[in-house]
Amino acid sequence: MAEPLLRVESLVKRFGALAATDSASFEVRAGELHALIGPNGAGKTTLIHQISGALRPDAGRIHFDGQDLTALPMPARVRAGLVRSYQITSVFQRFSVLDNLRLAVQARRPGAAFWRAAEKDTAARDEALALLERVGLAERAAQAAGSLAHGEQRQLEVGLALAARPRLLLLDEPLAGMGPEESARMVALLQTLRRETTLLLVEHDMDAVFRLADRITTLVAGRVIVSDTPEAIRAHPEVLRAYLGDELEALP
Ligand SMILES: Nc1ncnc2c1ncn2[C@@H]1O[C@H](COP(=O)(O)OP(=O)(O)OP(=O)(O)O)[C@@H](O)[C@H]1O
Repeated sequence: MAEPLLRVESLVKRFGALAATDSASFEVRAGELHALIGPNGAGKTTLIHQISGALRPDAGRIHFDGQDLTALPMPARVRAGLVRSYQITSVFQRFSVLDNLRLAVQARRPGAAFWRAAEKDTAARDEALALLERVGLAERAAQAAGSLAHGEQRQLEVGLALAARPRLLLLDEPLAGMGPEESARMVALLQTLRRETTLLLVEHDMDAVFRLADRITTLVAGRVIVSDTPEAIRAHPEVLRAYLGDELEALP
């Protein structure tokens, strides 16, 4: 089989006596939508932080596209194509939606355009307009980012991440706090994105996870129990016992 796009190998992260990541290993294949699930406190966010470069593991390795990224800082990982979509903090609230995206496009190519008046950077503007369309915010272009509804802010965050041209996009709970309509819009956006880029998703909404994911990795107490297809995960005795028993009963 081809080398996976991301290979996490025996990763360990301790907080005092707690092993938040306990020798975790899993792989994300190129082109798949891979979901990371597990109960509260299982270590999903800690694992995503180590993959994005926000946290340094105590042991283990992270390989991306055949390259060992374990010691590389976040900007170098972003340049390699490993990009995390951030929550609200990365959005400039007072800037328009279009300007947020244009700045993100310009930030991808430092030196090339920052010296130029932003209004004259038509290539960045055109790319930002295309991103607006992709994330479904074309009608919000001129609006201040801070005035967007919660779900639209999350769409904008995905747009900001896409500006970096990811080969693997990490999404931490993209559906968190959304109502049914906002959720449906984000799920539709993820369905579009999966055709263009590989996705690694942490998500508590099991209905969405089981509809979207090609493969699922289940984490319990920092340990990977299994990585497999949704069908196999549904039937896995240890996963059912540790986490999914009640959640899956409710699914269609
Ligand atoms: N900076 C930290 N210092 C100490 N303990 C931490 C730190 N970050 C996380 N933890 C602990 O590590 C464990 C894993 O936390 P983490 O947030 O990664 O879990 P999670 O699976 O993302 O949880 P949730 O689904 O609730 O978001 C938890 O017990 C948490 O309390």
